[in-house]
Amino acid sequence: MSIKKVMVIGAGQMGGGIAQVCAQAGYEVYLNDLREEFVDRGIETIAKNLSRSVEKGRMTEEEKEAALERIIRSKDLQDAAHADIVIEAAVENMTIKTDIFKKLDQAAPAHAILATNTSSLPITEIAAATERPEQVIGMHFMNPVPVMKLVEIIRGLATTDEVYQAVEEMTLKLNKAPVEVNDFPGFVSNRILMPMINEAIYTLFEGVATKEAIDDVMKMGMNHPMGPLELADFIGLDTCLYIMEILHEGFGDSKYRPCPLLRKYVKAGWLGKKSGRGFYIYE
Ligand SMILES: CC(=O)CC(=O)SCCNC(=O)CCNC(=O)[C@H](O)C(C)(C)COP(=O)(O)OP(=O)(O)OC[C@H]1O[C@@H](n2cnc3c(N)ncnc32)[C@H](O)[C@@H]1OP(=O)(O)O
Ligand SMILES: NC(=O)C1=CN([C@@H]2O[C@H](COP(=O)(O)OP(=O)(O)OC[C@H]3O[C@@H](n4cnc5c(N)ncnc54)[C@H](OP(=O)(O)O)[C@@H]3O)[C@@H](O)[C@H]2O)C=CC1
Repeated sequence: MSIKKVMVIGAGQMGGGIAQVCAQAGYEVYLNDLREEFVDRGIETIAKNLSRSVEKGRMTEEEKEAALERIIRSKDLQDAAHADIVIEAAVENMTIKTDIFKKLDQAAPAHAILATNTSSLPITEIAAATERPEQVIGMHFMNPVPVMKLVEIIRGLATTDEVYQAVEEMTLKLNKAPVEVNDFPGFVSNRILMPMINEAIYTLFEGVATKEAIDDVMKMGMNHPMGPLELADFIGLDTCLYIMEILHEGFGDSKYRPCPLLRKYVKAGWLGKKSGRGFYIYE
């Protein structure tokens, strides 16, 4: 199956990054969000990233302009009619995602693959909302998308080999490394990463150390590029909480209970870097 046109749902930090790498790889990309200003904000960030690449001599001004021209603004899910693959990167919420997938199933051509960038939700359950579960798959990019090599690829129960291979091929064309994992809550990445972040929040909550000390221990002691609290702010505390809730509910094991401090921050609107405040304050 040949993929030429891509639609990305959600122009936030992940959707924007996914649209950027697809456009750089030569795909035509429809970038969709609920409101026009969100799409504009996403495209602004992409333009900034590409300009930095031009300054660093990694691409020419012409290549940058050509990549930007390949991105088409979309506010309407009906634009899926043009797509060979849709990659959904809206918020981490099953009701929202199944609603989007039902609409995409109606709008997208019969051959189109419906992929989700979900961090933790079961692919099989998202697929069951459509009439084409064999063409639904998890394509889990890492943040920041233009920098991180990994894409976790997750088949739902019904996903065909042909669809898996098409997504694997596309991942390689994006200059990313595909790793196949099974469909269980949090897959591999967040089943391991998020309990570490949650434990770091408990460590702060219980007064074991300051936020700076916790991050320093993990950066200097374990060679992590960011401390866990800084990373939580970077991912988004809302997304971290959603993922912990999905692990907790999906496995029914109390070891995944989200730290009350994480809940409190999310309720306060302290969502991390994207809202200007989380564990740290951002300008
Ligand atoms: C929640 C999930 O479902 C799954 C997830 O994604 S979990 C999150 C996974 N991601 C991580 O763990 C990231 C951990 N952090 C890191 O790897 C690094 O701190 C980092 C790559 C983000 C930044 O690296 P750094 O060396 O500290 O900073 P910096 O020198 O500014 O950046 C390195 C490069 O990344 C680029 N970069 C940094 N942030 C970027 C962003 N948000 N978007 C695009 N490019 C970015 C920089 O431009 C720079 O590029 P050059 O080498 O060409 O100059
Ligand atoms: N943050 C991370 O590190 C990673 C996140 N992910 C996953 O990627 C997805 C997106 O996360 P992220 O980009 O961080 O989140 P953001 O909050 O940055 O962006 C989500 C975007 O989707 C929009 N949106 C919400 N509902 C809809 C809808 N019905 N149709 C179209 N757009 C919609 C939001 O608009 P509005 O602001 O109005 O809600 C927002 O612009 C989540 O599933 C997350 O779990 C995967 C890997 C890493």
